Amino acid sequence: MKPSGEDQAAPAAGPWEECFQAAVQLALRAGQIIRKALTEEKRVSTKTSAADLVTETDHLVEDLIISELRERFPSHRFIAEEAAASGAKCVLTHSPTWIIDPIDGTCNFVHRFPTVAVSIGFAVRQELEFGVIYHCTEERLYTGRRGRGAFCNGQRLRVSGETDLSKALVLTEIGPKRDPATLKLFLSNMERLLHAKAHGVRVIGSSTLALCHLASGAADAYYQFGLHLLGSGGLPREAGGIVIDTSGGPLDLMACRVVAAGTREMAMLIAQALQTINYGRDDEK
Ligand SMILES: O=P([O-])([O-])O[C@@H]1[C@H](O)[C@H](O)[C@@H](O)[C@H](O)[C@H]1O
Ligand SMILES: [Mg+2]
Ligand SMILES: [Mg+2]
Repeated sequence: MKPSGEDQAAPAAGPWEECFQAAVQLALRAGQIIRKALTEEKRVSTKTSAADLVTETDHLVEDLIISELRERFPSHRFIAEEAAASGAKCVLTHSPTWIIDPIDGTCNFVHRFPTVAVSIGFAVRQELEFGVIYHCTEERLYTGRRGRGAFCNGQRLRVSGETDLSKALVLTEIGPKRDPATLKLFLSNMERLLHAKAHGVRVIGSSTLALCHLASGAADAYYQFGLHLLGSGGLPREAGGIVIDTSGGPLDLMACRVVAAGTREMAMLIAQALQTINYGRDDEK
């Protein structure tokens, strides 16, 4: 089924309906641009490490999304990945705030590996109100709205009910840091889960799409240190799951770390197994 705004199972319009519809239309437009650019030559630059990449398409898509949204919603605030990388402050206030990752999976995009997404999140009073994620190559539109469920191309999503780590498929992402101490901790975290007999630990190259797979029940848990702008973080919760901080406490959108799972038991087992990798906070950079 082709995605469109109309495909979403339509709950009664809420206060942020216009914003949600704008996000859907922009994610679809951005997705078309990214899909076309995927197979073309790219100008690639690095950011915080040799593996932290950005292309002209990241900038183009981010500028498009922000300029359109700013015109329609002039009083809203914006936190966007490439603006932040260029020094813009990431401050999440109580005001309506758009959280934009123009291409999540830029490294995949550079290599033409077709796991790339646009992520547009919207927070009010520091709570995620909705997330709109578009898997650009598979043309899957994922949406999660606070209290109204999560959907993929109009089909309701449900997380897995697994509570046993020895039966779990776990997703993680490497994060941008590649110094020896960080890599050692990353690998040792993975090793701990494998020693606990998890069925598998997968790295797909897009934190946003990892959250979508989790929300779909295609994986039982996801964790990561070093991710920014968790605009899609509400999706697993809307699919019946749980999203927490790696300490086991409540999710902190600016803390650059997360554990998400279909069940609280699974999330706590993962959180307890992990050693912290320190990436600082997005709002302190
Ligand atoms: O840079 P980007 O492609 O938007 O996002 C990155 C991807 O989600 C990657 O999988 C994850 O390991 C990094 O932590 C993210 O920064
Ligand atoms: Mg990105
Ligand atoms: Mg990203």
